[in-house]
Amino acid sequence: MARYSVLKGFYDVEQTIGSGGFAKVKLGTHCLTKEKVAIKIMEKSRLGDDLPRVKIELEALKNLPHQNICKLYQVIETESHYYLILEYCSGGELFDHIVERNRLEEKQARVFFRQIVSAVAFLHDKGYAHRDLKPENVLLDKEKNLKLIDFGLCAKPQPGLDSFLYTSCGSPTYAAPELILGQKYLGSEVDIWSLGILLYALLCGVLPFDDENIDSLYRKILSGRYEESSCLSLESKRLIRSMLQVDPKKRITIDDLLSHPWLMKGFKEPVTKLCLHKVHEKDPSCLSVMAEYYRVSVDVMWSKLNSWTYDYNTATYMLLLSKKQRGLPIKLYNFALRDKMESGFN
Ligand SMILES: Cn1cc(Br)cc1C(=O)Nc1[nH]nc2c1CN(C(=O)N[C@H](CN1CCCC1)c1ccccc1)C21CC1
Repeated sequence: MARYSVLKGFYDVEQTIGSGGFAKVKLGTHCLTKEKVAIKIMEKSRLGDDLPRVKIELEALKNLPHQNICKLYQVIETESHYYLILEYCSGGELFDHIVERNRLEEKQARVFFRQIVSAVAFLHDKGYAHRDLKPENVLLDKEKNLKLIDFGLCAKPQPGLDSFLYTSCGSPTYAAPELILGQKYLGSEVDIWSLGILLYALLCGVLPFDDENIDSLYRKILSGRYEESSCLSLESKRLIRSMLQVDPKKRITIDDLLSHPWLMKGFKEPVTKLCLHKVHEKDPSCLSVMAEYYRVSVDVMWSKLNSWTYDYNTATYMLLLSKKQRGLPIKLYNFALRDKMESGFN
């Protein structure tokens, strides 16, 4: 079987842009719109008992449309692989962005931190916790907007966010004390700790708790003592301290963060936790371009799209919407595909 034959004709698969344990991410081009996408490929056999994590990530991404969360366009499942077609962020990892500059000025750090807080507040509002927040899981798009990725560890505990979780997960460097101690913990509180680590990394360019030796790393985290580097203003020190509280009950809440003075500095409005675009909106111009391409009526096209099955049509429509929002022409290429789709379309 040719490599990724299930994508043939729909996506051109290009270079690998990331490889993790059980998955790899390749750059791709959506044939009809010529838009760049990121294709996350997971081999089922190598997933083992991590298979449920894919389902968790899928459901989370479908339910969490937000301007600072990496968009899911399409899901393709074969008997051997999962293919997630995701938003391509051409600005790379926030981690590399910080390393390149050593550290960020407070003003720039605030712009980024507000976006991460917006995404996390939105997650928590929907009853999710990310549980693996770290600079490597925050990407930049072309316009330098931040996008949260890697929801494989996120939890949607029943019945709501206030029930306790137990599984210890994520990277120890960013892990909250209660997670390390294996105590029951609240996903929301663990995310706040990680946000503290993230803000410290943005402002100082280093991590507050770090050590090659895992035991001394744990001791440092459990002590809650870290170096308050000279580059931190008094307000920054206070804000970070309020997130890096060893006792989760003393930690600032995500809602308090939204309007915290440090986050408000230079801004009129608190951080929003809302999704700023209408989800699955009916856009007449994108709809008619697709209807015309497939030679069906707008109503038939909309009925096909409105079930939001994250198939190729969902991807085409969402990518057309994205082009429109960026002021690009909404047109479709590649008439060859029509016949292939037509046979399967009616
Ligand atoms: C690094 N980089 C540089 C440029 Br320029 C673009 C990128 C880039 O990765 N862009 C990008 N756009 N969209 C995505 C990516 C990467 N990416 C990812 O999902 N990347 C993650 C990165 N994780 C961070 C810690 C462990 C792995 C990943 C997960 C599993 C396997 C490989 C990679 C998505 C699909 C969501």
